[in-house]
Amino acid sequence: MSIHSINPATGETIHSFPVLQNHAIESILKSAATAQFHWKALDFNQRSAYFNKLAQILRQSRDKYAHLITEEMGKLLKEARSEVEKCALACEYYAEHAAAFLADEPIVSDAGRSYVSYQPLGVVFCIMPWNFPFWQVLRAAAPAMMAGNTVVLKHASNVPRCSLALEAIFREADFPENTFRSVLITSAQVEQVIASEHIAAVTLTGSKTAGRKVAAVAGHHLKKCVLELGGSDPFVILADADITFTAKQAVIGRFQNMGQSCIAAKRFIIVETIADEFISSFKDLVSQLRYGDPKNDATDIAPMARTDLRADLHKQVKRSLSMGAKLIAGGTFMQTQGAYYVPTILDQVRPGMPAFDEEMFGPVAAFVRARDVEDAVALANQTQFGLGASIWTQNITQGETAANEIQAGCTFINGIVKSDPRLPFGGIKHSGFGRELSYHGIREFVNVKTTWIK
Ligand SMILES: O=CCCCC(=O)O
Repeated sequence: MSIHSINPATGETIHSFPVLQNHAIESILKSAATAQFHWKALDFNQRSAYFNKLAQILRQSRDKYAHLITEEMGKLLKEARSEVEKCALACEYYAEHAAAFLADEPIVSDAGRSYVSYQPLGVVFCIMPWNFPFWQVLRAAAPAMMAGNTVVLKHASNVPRCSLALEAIFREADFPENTFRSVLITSAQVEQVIASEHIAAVTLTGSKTAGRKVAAVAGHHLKKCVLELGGSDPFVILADADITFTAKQAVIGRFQNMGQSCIAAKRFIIVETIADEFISSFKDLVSQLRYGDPKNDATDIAPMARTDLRADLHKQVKRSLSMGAKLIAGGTFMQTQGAYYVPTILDQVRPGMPAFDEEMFGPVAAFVRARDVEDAVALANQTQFGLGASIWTQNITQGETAANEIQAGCTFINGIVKSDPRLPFGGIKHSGFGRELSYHGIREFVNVKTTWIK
């Protein structure tokens, strides 16, 4: 069996890689476990030096990695460059703060002295998606490794070259051998890895379906897991929102990364009184987006990552239309080679339609009309997901009250939802559990250990 790297802008197969045999996987896991034994013995300063070097390499070779990302999953080169820079920032952030985040904490109890310390768990198995093929990996690996764990990566099958490049960057930064390993394996081989005695814990960013399977296997083997799954983030536009500013942000929130992000704005819930004016501004802005070669900095519309994903998205659009949604723009494949989809706007979307109930992982904006702020919040919460949400209003008090009512891992007021190494990231409901980033993220894969001394 092979894993293929296919350029979504052209359909060309760039490279094929053999899938690892089961015995080869086991030997890599064993090496990662042996490496962890030495890695955990280093102090924070030593581990920080490695991550600062990694950040330096990422910055120095930013364009090389950005090209690789664009060739393999199609995103705009300018977005790929920012992704690589953000990875460098996350590495530096944990290099600087890990020691403080994991310092021993004295606790007053009936002991003469008692305290909590944070010890690494072992090898963390990271199952990562293709949509931010560098960022997702490093935001999981940097905290886990700064805490003293080692990492084995199973990347998405459409980004094998990114996966191997990441392993090579760790080597180039002179990390001790086997502290970060990438395995080119199929989803069917994931169970074997989770079950291995060499794996201590699992972190997955992926679909709800993958989350269920991984959690079941991890649960069976009694291993800690963190799940960062899908989302159908509401972008709630209240009657007093600044229409010009908000419409621009809405276009970015929906179409960046070609809408292929768990935290992309997906359901635009808008108070009826301003809906027509807002949708018309939004449509104008969307009509100005130019499609083309993702490597060209003048391009706004890149291909989606795979043609099968585009076909799935199109089915969701067609089903929503057949249930009464109104097509304002798009709704078709682009008549060109590559996995391009015309930026699409749907109005009159309601609960019960795929565009409301399901995650729309692509360039489709679904407008949902609400009577007032209470109705808007109720609609925002009428979803299986709970990852992010944004609220747009000139009345911050009203915005904060609404934000408090929204069931999500984060709410942004007058800003699009984004991740930041300093802030915890993760969801509730079917968006998963556990947190990445910030000091919450680094404490996911540690043994919170109590010491009690008479
Ligand atoms: O699919 C999840 C995307 C997360 C993107 C980010 O962290 O900015």
